[in-house]
Amino acid sequence: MITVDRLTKHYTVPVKQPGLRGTLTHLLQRQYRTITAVNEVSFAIESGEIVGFLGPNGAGKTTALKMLTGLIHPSGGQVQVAGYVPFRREPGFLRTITLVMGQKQQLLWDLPTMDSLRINAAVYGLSDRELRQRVGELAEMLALERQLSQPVRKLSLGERMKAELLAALLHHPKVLFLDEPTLGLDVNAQSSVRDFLREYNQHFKATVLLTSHYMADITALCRRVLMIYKGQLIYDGSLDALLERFSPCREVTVELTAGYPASDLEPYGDLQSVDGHIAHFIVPQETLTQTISKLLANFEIVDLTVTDPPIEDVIRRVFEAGTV
Ligand SMILES: Nc1ncnc2c1ncn2[C@@H]1O[C@H](COP(=O)(O)OP(=O)(O)OP(=O)(O)O)[C@@H](O)[C@H]1O
Repeated sequence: MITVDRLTKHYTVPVKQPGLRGTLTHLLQRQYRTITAVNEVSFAIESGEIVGFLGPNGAGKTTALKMLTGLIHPSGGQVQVAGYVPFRREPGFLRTITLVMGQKQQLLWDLPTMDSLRINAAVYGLSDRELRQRVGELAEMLALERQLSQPVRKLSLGERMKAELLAALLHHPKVLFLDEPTLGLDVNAQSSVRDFLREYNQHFKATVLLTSHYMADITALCRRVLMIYKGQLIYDGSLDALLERFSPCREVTVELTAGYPASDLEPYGDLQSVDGHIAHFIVPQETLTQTISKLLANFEIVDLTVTDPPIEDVIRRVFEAGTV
């Protein structure tokens, strides 16, 4: 559904030295520098996949999404979406895709959502019957029926994002490009947007490329992730494999029947804390089974849990390394 081959985007930006002298020099003799925002990125996405697009701020995600949706022209490489070349912006292409940006809105602020939906229906040539049927279906999936007659400015942030999604999906696009669709939402609203996206993907067999700084969005929706760093694709594969590779340790928490001095527990792993009968260890993945067996053999244990380090920590570690 999406094929990207050595996609590249250079931006040329003027360089100006500070101060009056810099301004005068800049007026007389402009200097420019080139920023390579996306550098020879290649990947392919199958129909119906939901793929997470990860990268630190400024990595090139939005630039890549803009090229995939035809908003900007690539400086090099090829891109095809559903058989279309995006920058030609053909009507068939525009009917196939949608782009949702969490920080931008398309709904008209003072009008009821329903009025903006009527405008979108006219743009996409939907009949009244299609409009009613699609709005009914999507509003039910989003639990947004009551809010459609309210002016957009009166909606909560979560309701507004849902209304934005409804407007963006009214033409039943097959390919969704979502740039931070849960930005600024509270955890409940984030989770209902995620549930909706999952349902839409299953119901319409849609292909989704999603950027989000909230790892909960990525873990809930994406089995596969692309990771971009300084414009280059540094990972394309399963999220689980990435986490496995970058989280070689587990946190082990044991509840013992009695309190023990730290010196008795230290030989079993990197002892983080002892709080009454509860001890926390960090244990390397490769010695996990061995450590657990030894703890069970040498102590009377009420409870034992093994947890992964928080996913945000793992992803931060990958970004810091800049390579996978
Ligand atoms: N129109 C532009 N002109 C010049 N430079 C730009 C332009 N748009 C983006 N850039 C630069 O290109 C690089 C990539 O930016 P981009 O917005 O694609 O990153 P991003 O991964 O989406 O970041 P974020 O997570 O912060 O949204 C950055 O260095 C940015 O400053």
